[in-house]
Amino acid sequence: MNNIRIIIAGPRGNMGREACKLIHETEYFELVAAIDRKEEYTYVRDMEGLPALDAPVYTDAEKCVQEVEADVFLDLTNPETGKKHIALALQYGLRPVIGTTGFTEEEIHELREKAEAAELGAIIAPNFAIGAILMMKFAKMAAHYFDDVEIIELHHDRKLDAPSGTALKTAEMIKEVRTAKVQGHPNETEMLPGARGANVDGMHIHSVRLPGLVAHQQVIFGGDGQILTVKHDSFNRGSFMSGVKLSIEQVMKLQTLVYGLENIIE
Ligand SMILES: NC(=O)c1ccc[n+]([C@@H]2O[C@H](COP(=O)([O-])OP(=O)(O)OC[C@H]3O[C@@H](n4cnc5c(N)ncnc54)[C@H](O)[C@@H]3O)[C@@H](O)[C@H]2O)c1
Ligand SMILES: O=C(O)C1=N[C@H](C(=O)O)CCC1
Repeated sequence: MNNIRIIIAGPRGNMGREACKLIHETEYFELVAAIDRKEEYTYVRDMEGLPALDAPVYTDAEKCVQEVEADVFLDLTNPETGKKHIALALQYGLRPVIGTTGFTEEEIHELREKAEAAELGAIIAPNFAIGAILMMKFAKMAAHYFDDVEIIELHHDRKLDAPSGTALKTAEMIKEVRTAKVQGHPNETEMLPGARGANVDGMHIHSVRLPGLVAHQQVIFGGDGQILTVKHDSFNRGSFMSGVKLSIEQVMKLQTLVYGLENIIE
C-alpha cells in the first residue's frame, strides 16, 4: 500500500497534537505539510511537544495546497476555517477530513455535489469518537419507541460553537425516525429566555460549558413510568483518534461526501 500523504491544519491545537502523534505512529501515514496561524515555525519538529516530523509549516493554506502534493487534508481548526479549508481542498483535488462543525444542510449538499463532480472522497465528522457514534445510533434506535427526548451536551469552556455538532447530528438522526411532537406543556412559559434550551423540531438541546469537561452527551427519553438515558463521555482527545484514523483510511475509498461516521461504521 502507498503511504497516505496528509496535510494537517491546526497542528498545535488539542486535537492537532494528538493527530500529529497518530500520523507519526501510523506506518502508512505521512505528514507532508502543516498549516498554522503563526509565522513562527519552519517545520513541525520546531513546534513544542510535537513529534520530530520534517513536514514544512505554512500560514497560507492556498499556497500550501498548490506547492505540496498530498492525498488528504485534515482540518482541526475552528468552524469558520474548516468551511474555507474544505472548499479549498476539493478545489485542489485533495480529500478533506473535517473535524470542525457548524455546516448547514445546504452547505453539505453543495459540498457533496462538488466532491462527486471531482470524484473525491470527503468526510465531515462532528464526532470522531467511536463510542459517541454508537451513542447516536442507540439514540436513533430508542427514538423509534419514545417520542419525548431531550439532549444535554456538556463541553469544555474553550468551545466556540453551541450547541455542539454532535448534539445537532443526534437531533437530525432522531428526527429521521421520531414522530414530530412539540414537547413539554403546551402552555409552558420561559421565565428566563433560554431556560428550555434550543428547540429542534420540538426536541430541546441544552449546552453546558465548564472547565474540567472534554466532550459529553446524554440523550434522555421519557415514557409512561420510565426514563431511558443514552450517555457518552470523552475524557481526553485520544478518544477521537481511532475515528480520525478510520476517516483518513476511508476517505481514500470514497467518491462522495460522508457527513457523520455513523454512515461508515456498521
Ligand atoms: N469531530 C470531533 O470529534 C472533534 C473533537 C474535538 C474537537 N473538535 C473540533 O475540532 C476543532 C479543534 O478543536 P481543539 O480542541 O483542538 O481546538 P484548539 O483551539 O485547541 O485548536 C485549534 C487550533 O487551530 C488553529 N487555527 C485556528 N485558525 C487557524 C487557521 N486559519 N489556520 C491554521 N490553524 C488555525 C489554532 O491556532 C489552534 O492551534 C474545533 O472546531 C472543535 O470543535 C472536533
Ligand atoms: O471539543 C470540541 O469542540 C468538540 N466538539 C465536537 C462537537 O461539536 O460535537 C465533539 C467533540 C468535541
